[in-house]
Amino acid sequence: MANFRVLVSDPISEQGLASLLEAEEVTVDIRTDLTPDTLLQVIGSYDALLVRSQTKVTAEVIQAGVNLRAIGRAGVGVDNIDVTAATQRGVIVINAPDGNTISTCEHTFAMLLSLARKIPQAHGRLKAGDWDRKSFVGVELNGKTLGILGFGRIGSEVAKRALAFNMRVLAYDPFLTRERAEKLGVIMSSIEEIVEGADFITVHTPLIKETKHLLSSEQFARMKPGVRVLNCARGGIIDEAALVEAVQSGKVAGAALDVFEVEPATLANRLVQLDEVIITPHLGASTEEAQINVAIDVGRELLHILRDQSFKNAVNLPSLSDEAMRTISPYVTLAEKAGRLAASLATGSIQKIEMIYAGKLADKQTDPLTRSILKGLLGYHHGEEVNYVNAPFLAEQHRIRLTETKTSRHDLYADLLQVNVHTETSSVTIAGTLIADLGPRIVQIDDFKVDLAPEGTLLMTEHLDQPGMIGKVGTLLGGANVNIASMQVARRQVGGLALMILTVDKVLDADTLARIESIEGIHRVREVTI
Ligand SMILES: NC(=O)c1ccc[n+]([C@@H]2O[C@H](COP(=O)([O-])OP(=O)(O)OC[C@H]3O[C@@H](n4cnc5c(N)ncnc54)[C@H](O)[C@@H]3O)[C@@H](O)[C@H]2O)c1
Ligand SMILES: O=C(O)[C@H](O)COP(=O)(O)O
Repeated sequence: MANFRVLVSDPISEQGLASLLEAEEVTVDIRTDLTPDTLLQVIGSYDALLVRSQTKVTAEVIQAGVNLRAIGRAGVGVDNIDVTAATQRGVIVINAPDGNTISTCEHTFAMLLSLARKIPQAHGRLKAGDWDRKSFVGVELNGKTLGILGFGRIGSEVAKRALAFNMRVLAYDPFLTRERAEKLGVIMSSIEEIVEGADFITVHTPLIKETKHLLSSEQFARMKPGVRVLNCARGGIIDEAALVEAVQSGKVAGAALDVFEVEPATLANRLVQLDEVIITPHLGASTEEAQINVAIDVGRELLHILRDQSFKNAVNLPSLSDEAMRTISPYVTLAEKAGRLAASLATGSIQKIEMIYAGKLADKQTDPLTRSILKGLLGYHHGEEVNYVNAPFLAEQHRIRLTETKTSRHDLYADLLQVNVHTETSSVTIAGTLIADLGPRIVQIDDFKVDLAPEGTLLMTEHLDQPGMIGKVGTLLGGANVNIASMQVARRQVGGLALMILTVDKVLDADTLARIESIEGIHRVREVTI
């Protein structure tokens, strides 16, 4: 049994990780004290790395992780992981997006109420022995407008609670539809409408290029005087320098922050020092429940990856519903084998790969099939280093042009997957389908119609369609003690070029291949194990 080594480098609930800790084939090392340098030194001996938001999984760490298959994030944000570097190396990145939604939403709501009623400030004053009832007059949430930027899992949960507090909720998210907004009782708005119309603004987007400094000086200038802002998502979505100015000028009456541009935040951050700003040290997901939930999710999915079972929540792979996964998975093997077969027949450097999905396949989510075709094709030349994660990246790196065409009808088959590979000197076509009870079948090689189970070692000859050819090859193989498991022959026209495909029980040595190639009338011999 394989022994996988998993490194846990941030505090993650051991109760939640139970399935991983108990798995016979997995050794888990929990080392939450690693410095960046020691992480670099040890990562090479691990198959997987599990982190929260502290560990910085840089390109250097990923490079040093020569055996890494997966990086798991026990939480949502993956901005501490260089996902591009992981993708290039073919390392799967997974997260646990659902487990801390409620905790973070509740934390945001706690911050909203605390901000409105100045609870942390009043608490601090009284703890210092000062019974001050004048300095902490707050505002009600009732009847106020809350603007939510980023209406995903957390944003929409915050909205539900705000509505229960009789707030008017404006929401902006590029993926929010009017129907969903209406169903949830929120007003679909633009960023401008929120900036100009809200009494409270809370951000719940990921930190990406488009959301960096989503709220900056320009937006603060257009806000209502006395607006209050919250960030329990990621430091950097609100421009901290601009927020300091807006608070100091009185434009912003207060801010609640759980996250910071530089963490850990220290007294050097001016926001930490401002009385109007209430702060927590990135505690959104810090509840017992959330920590168990995210650990269960990431532990289970990681185990699936290590066991080569299907898994969800990959950040650098397309996400498919269970239903979509079920319908597409029978074609995955066919796609990979078609790709491998095409690579074995193509000569010269590949310039372009056309992928055509016809019939029923045209309605399906075919991205996993495209990745499988590319894995088969590029893996034929580059071996194990190619996987579903990095195959499209490697194609791009080799400047191979990729096209995908879908056509809902096919004259012969209910569904057909076709790969056309163009090199600078030639083109190869492989097409295949799924046949009930038989499974994946290759039904076309170039313009030869065939019916081939894509498995085992295939010996393919292109030869003149003339008597004796099959016998000569058969005799030669017999002499080399190679058993033939199956055979088929296709031809374009009598006396023209014919294709013979033999499934043989062992890989041929170079000498036997050369002898077959030298048989008169044989134009080309190819052997491939698929
Ligand atoms: N403070 C914490 O401890 C804590 C805990 C959990 C999550 N988070 C952070 O909260 C954020 C949201 O988490 P989630 O689970 O709701 O994620 P989510 O993916 O469900 O929602 C994010 C939403 O932001 C939207 N979005 C993307 N770009 C946008 C843009 N330019 N303008 C407006 N909306 C945009 C997306 O369409 C999506 O609906 C993430 O950054 C996550 O890391 C923080
Ligand atoms: O993105 C997240 O899930 C949160 O920021 C939680 O981060 P944490 O796991 O470090 O608490």
